[in-house]
Amino acid sequence: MKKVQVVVIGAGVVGMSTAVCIAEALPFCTVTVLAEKFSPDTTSDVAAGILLPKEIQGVPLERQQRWFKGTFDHLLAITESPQTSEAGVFMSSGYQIFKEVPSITKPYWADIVFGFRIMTDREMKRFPNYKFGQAITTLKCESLRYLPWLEKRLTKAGGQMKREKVTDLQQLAHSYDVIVNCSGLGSRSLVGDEQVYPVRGQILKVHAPWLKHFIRVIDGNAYIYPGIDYVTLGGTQQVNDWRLEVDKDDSKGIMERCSKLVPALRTAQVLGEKVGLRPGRSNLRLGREWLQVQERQVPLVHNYGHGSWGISLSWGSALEALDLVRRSLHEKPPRARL
Ligand SMILES: Cc1cc2nc3c(=O)[nH]c(=O)nc-3n(C[C@H](O)[C@H](O)[C@H](O)COP(=O)(O)OP(=O)(O)OC[C@H]3O[C@@H](n4cnc5c(N)ncnc54)[C@H](O)[C@@H]3O)c2cc1C
Ligand SMILES: O=C([O-])CC(=O)C(=O)O
Repeated sequence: MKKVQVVVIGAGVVGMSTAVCIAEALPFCTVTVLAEKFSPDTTSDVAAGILLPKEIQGVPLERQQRWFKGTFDHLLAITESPQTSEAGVFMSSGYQIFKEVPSITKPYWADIVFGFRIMTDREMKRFPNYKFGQAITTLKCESLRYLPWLEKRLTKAGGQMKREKVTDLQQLAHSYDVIVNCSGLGSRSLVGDEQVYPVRGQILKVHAPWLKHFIRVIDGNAYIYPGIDYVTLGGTQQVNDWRLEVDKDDSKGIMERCSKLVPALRTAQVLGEKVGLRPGRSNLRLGREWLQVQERQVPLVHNYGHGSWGISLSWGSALEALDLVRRSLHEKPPRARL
């Protein structure tokens, strides 16, 4: 029997997760990933990879919880397998601290991560400039390992990858039965979505193997995330800034802010500086439309605009995209129903 041809555009964490979900769940499909850039050159490769999202306005909390829990459970299972080191996924504990007490002191994911609690007064004494804090054990997923691991998993499930910049979806629809758009910031030009904008983020990678706990300052543009090979210090959130070059003043500012939290970082060796453009959008786009291609209507599933939370929501949003693909194969397109 002829296989259903599915194309996924994008090889960041969202595209690769979506491709693997489809290839593994729907063996009667052949999945092809088309992308201009693959790991280690995507935005996802720059991410610290902590699972600690903020609430997205305008999206029901149950839906966000599903995305986060889907991702958390999938990655947690990896930490319990021998693959954990190769996949770059591990548990990570630390603090999230606030200058002012937030209006919501228990985030929507509090019961999904492990050991969520409000920090004690004694713990807060370590951070005299902050009024409130949360202690959390969550997961960290390092794309520089995780993406190549997903690529292998996709190949094992019969999928394939090709380097190609897509400019014309109509053209693509001649060769594929289903199109899945996971092109992140690229959706601005690919599907003309002007709601997508870059949020530039710069980080430093430093050698500080003695550091084991993360610290994230809410609304202070500072975070310290210990990882497998280095500690990530961040960050910046520069809206509508397309510069991919490292900005030395940004690096200085990051080091300044992080070493106020952990003074010993001041002498840590800097191993690298990286910049990524987050796919900003007021809420992420996860839905389906039908593309009219001559006499045919081809399902076009969108999964992009994850902003600062692409790793945190990757697998859960991929599962919802899979569901849309599956349903598209059974449902008749709207015009055909007439
Ligand atoms: C400094 C920094 C730190 C971050 N830290 C975290 C964190 O700790 N936790 C977290 O959850 N998130 C974090 N993020 C956010 C996270 O990186 C993004 O949300 C995530 O990478 C988005 O993934 P994506 O797959 O949608 O996009 P990308 O990784 O940008 O991938 C997009 C893909 O689409 C391809 N593409 C685009 N247009 C086309 C086209 N026309 N044709 C073919 N291919 C195309 C690209 O080549 C690429 O393969 C961070 C981001 C930054 C910048
Ligand atoms: O905010 C954080 O802790 C890390 C992150 O997601 C980002 O920089 O986008």
